[in-house]
Amino acid sequence: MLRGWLRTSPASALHRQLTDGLPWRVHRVRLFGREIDSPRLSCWIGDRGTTYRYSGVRHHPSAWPDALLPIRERLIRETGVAFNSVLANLYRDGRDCMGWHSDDEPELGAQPVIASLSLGATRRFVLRHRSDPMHKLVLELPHGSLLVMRGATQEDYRHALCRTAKRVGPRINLTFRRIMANPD
Ligand SMILES: O=C(O)CCC(=O)C(=O)O
Ligand SMILES: [Fe+2]
Repeated sequence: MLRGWLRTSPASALHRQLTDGLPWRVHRVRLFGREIDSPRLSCWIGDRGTTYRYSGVRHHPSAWPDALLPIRERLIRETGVAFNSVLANLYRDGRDCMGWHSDDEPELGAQPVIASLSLGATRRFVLRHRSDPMHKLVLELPHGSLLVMRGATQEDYRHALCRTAKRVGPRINLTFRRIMANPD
């Protein structure tokens, strides 16, 4: 995890721009065969054709906001991965969270690289090995930090963004992804 990948003031400006500027929605997710509202707001952004099926529901992408273009360019330069999409999540307070999952949808291909930028309140992110749950990594992801998941991370680990009873402000997380193939 890279602390201060974005300095405080550009990170705060981006947090504000995205809070006001993205078409945030409550996405429906499928859980044990039932469709429920996910406990957060989300927005799927991408190049044309990057339709993404997430928790069984298909999402067509919104266009890239100008504020994200230089971030995407920098990430492509630094990782060598041609990211073509980003899932933005807005955790309004400590009750908003994301349950255990892997980012292993087939359209991401084998061993995807996922670059996760955090803005706003520091929240706890946990990675837990699938076959050895004692093997886990607990990270507090601060404002402006970047976490890059690569290699067998999605195959071997699941991850979650924990709920907290603490009073925390809003947090935005951007997970940059590369969609390899259209599911259509
Ligand atoms: O909010 C986070 O840090 C994690 C988000 C995540 O795991 C995802 O979008 O797939
Ligand atoms: Fe994830």
